[in-house]
Amino acid sequence: SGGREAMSYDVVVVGAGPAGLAAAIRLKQLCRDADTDLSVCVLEKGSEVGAHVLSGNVFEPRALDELIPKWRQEDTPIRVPVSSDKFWLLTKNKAWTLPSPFDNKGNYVISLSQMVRWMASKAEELGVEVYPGFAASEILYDENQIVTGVATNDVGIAKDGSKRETFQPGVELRGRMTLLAEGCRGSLSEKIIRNHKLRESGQGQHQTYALGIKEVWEIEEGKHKPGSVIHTVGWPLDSKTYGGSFMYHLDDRQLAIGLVVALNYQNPFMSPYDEFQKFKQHPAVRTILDGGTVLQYGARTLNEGGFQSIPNPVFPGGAIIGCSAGFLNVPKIKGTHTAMKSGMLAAEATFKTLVEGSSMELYWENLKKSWIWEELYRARNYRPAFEYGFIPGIALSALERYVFKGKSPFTLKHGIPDHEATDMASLHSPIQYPKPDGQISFDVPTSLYRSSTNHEHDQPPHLRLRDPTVPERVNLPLYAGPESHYCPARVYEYVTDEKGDQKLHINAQNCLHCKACDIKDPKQNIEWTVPEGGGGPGYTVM
Ligand SMILES: Cc1cc2nc3c(=O)[nH]c(=O)nc-3n(C[C@H](O)[C@H](O)[C@H](O)COP(=O)(O)OP(=O)(O)OC[C@H]3O[C@@H](n4cnc5c(N)ncnc54)[C@H](O)[C@@H]3O)c2cc1C
Ligand code: SF4
Repeated sequence: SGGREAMSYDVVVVGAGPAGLAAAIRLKQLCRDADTDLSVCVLEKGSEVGAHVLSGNVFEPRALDELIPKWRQEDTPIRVPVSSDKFWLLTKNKAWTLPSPFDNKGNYVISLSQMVRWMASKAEELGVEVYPGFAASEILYDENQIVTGVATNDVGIAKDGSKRETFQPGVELRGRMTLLAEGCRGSLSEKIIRNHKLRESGQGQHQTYALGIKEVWEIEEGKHKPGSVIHTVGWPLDSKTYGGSFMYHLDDRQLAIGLVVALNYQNPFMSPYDEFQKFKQHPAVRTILDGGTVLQYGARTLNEGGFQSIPNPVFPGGAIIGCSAGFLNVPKIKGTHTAMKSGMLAAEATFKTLVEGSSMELYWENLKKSWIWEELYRARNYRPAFEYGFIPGIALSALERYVFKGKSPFTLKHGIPDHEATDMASLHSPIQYPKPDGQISFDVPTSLYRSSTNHEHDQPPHLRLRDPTVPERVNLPLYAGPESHYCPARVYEYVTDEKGDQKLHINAQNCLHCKACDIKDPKQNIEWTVPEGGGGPGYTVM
């Protein structure tokens, strides 16, 4: 394979998120207990662990209690217990308090980006090799089509394909077992799911998604209430669009604020970024932010498919863990605890397979017996109920919660896949979003600066068009170029060329790795692939 250097491990983990790190830690614990050893490495495409991790985050410690029972006695970034839980229905100028459907007693407000850094240090203490700046771009197979690891792409290739001075060939990381922990819409995971037909052999339905846009603010002392949790629904989203906001108070006067918009929205003119800017101008929200400053900006997709969309997570040579498989609990808006637990279950099966000659089917079997399965089963009808609109959705989900308690005799199906849900532009009119005021709402360049996103400019494009004529032939004339509206980094821009024709220009170096384009493009014409390792956002408090 092109004279690439190869390194061999017992277990190769792709992605240093909560799933990948929990798996690595659990593996080393099992080795320690059995007085044996397995070599484990974790690859991370971010320049540092946590640099690409963006979440809410209200953390449910159930999985961590199982993984590191004494974590409360350590110095961890999990230090702000939830102190209050509010739920608002927003209309344009008012906030109506509703009973909170959440039960966050015993949970914590954290920065997940910081938590994974701590987890990585725990993993390293146990002997795990963690490699930030390594982006896995290729799956390695043996002659029997069994996965034998991954490879990183060559670094230092120019846009035109020639080698730059900085050229370095990719590296092969061979593993007796490969665990894919790439998070929501993993680029290698999606390939594996397709090639091995893992959706068909799992729960059967397609995955559905939402896009979360987030900022961390430093707000005025008097307005800051550590542990305070607020969720909102309603304005500014239209009643056909599923979504809502979150405001979580951390410590040090920090406030995590974000808007989550389901990607099966219909209006191609909709811009989740601008909806978020609008949301912050709501009188009830603005008063919290006034006088504060933004520390960081970012965006990331999350799964909403839940139980119906769980794929068979086992393939020959490895398994998929965390949000790459999709274990997020939608009514809780939490996927960290389930991502960790799935990593732990896969680690236990990996250990049994490599040391005792068992098989990875054990992971799939134990997953079905675990609390992840039970949680997601109970929650299964919540999100699809909103296919019938906001009010029926609220009614049905309340019925599920208070009457059936997850035991209803039916399982609702998801609607059409997100990319098919986009309407033709002719059915809608363009949306005029208010101009940012530079105090509460900001333009994209200002926000991008706060995401610290950066890519080597001279490299082959990591956003690939399967058919380069589709943007000008289909996306622009029929759908008003939705990628120029939904991308939270304005990577996609239609610009007029010398001939007066509108052409798609891709500013790939601004990409936030949110994966929305890979999901929402109407013709699924955009493929998100990993750029050179280390490129992308530089989150520290997300
Ligand atoms: C806006 C928002 C709010 C949320 N709020 C909450 C909440 O309040 N509570 C909660 O519990 N959950 C919440 N979640 C969900 C939670 O963030 C996820 O469930 C969780 O992060 C999933 O963990 P993971 O390890 O599977 O993936 P991730 O956390 O996404 O980590 C994946 C890692 O793999 C790396 N990676 C990906 N591909 C490659 C590759 N090919 N090569 C090398 N590295 C790679 C990524 O850079 C990343 O570091 C929220 C999510 C979002 C987007
Ligand atoms: S280019 Fe795609 S992955 Fe990158 S920020 Fe835009 S929508 Fe997200």
